[in-house]
Amino acid sequence: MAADPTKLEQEELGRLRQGIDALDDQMLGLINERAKLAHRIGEIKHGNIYRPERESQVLRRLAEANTGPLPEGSIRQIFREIMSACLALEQPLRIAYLGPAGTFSESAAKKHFGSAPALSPCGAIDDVFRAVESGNADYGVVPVENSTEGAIGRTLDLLVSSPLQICGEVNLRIHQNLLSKAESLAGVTKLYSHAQSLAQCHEWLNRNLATLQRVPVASNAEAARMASEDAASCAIAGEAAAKLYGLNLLATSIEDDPNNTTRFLVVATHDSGPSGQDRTSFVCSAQNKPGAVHDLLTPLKEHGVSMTKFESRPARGFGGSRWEYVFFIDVEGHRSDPRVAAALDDLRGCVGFLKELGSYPRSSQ
Ligand SMILES: O=C(O)C(=O)C[C@]1(C(=O)O)C=C[C@@H](O)C=C1
Repeated sequence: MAADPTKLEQEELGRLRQGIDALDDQMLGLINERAKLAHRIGEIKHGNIYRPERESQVLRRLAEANTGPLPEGSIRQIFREIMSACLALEQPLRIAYLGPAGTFSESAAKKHFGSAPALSPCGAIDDVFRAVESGNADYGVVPVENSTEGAIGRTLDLLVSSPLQICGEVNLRIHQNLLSKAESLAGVTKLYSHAQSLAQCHEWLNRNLATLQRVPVASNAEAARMASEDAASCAIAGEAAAKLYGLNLLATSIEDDPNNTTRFLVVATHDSGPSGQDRTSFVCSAQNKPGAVHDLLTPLKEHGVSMTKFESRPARGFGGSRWEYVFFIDVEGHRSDPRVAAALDDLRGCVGFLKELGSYPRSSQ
C-alpha cells in the first residue's frame, strides 16, 4: 500500500487542487464564451450549421499547436467533444450507423461527431443509406475497408447506386478483446464473434484457444450480448461492447495484425467544402480494350494528382456484363482544386461512366 502523504505534502496537495479549481473556472468561462461565438456563427449561417471542413481545420490547428504533455490524441478528443457540444446547441444531429449498439461503427461515429448527436443503430448497411436518403438521419456512418480483410463490397455498391455523397472518413484502430461474464476461461466452451473478427484473431486463437468451439454471429456486439447471457461462453468484440454488456476483459488486443484498422465513411446529402487537406472519391468504368486501365491513370499523372486508392469491383450489379469492372479511385485534393477538377474533366471525356462520390477532409490517422 502507498504511504500516507506527509504534512508538507498534504499542504502542497491543497495548493495544487486550488490551482486546478482556478484553472477549471477559467476553462468553464472560456468554453461557454466559445459556445456563444459558435452560436452567433450559427445565426449568420442559417440552415445547415455542421461544417466538416472547419472542424477538421480546428482539430488540425490545435494538434499542431500542442506542446504537451497531453498527447495529440487527447487534445483532439477534448476539442472534438467541445465542438460536438457547441454544435448541439444549434443543430442536434441524428446519425445512423451500422449497429447494433456497441459495434466499431458506433465507436467510429462517436470518434467523428463526439457524443452529443443522437445515434441510431441500423440492422444493415442498406438501412444506413436509406435512413439518410429518407431524411430520418442527417448523416450515416458505414465501414468501407479493413486493413486485414479488404473492401466492404456492399458499401461500394451502394455508393454507386445512391444519390448520397461522402462528406467524411474515419480511420479506427480495431482492437479485439476476449470478453466473458466469467472471470476466467476455466468453464468456457464456446466463442462467439463476427466471422471477420474470428479471421482477424485466427493465429492468436490457434495459439491460445485451439480447442474452443468458434461460432460466427451477425456482429461483434451481438456476440457480446450472447456471451453476457451465458457464463460458459465468451466473445471477441471491442471495448465498447464489453462496457455495454458488463463483460470482463479476459485478454486485450488479440488481433493478429497490430495495425488492424478499419476505414469508415460518413455519407450525407452533400459532400464537404475544402479544408486544405482533402480527398476526393469517384467511381468509373473502363472500356473493354487493351490499355483501358492505363488510360484511366493518365489524366491523374498529367495533372499531378496523387492516387491513394484503386479498387476494382465487378460491374454486374450496375448493368455491366460478366468480367466487366468498375474502378473506385481516391485521389488527394478537393474536387474544387484546379488540378483535381482538370483531371476529372479529362477522365470524363475518356470513360463511359464516371460518378463523383464526394470530397472530404482526410482522416488525421
Ligand atoms: O465555424 C463554424 O462554422 C461553426 O459553426 C463553429 C463550429 C465550432 O464549434 O468550432 C461548430 C460547428 C461546425 O461544424 C464547425 C465549427
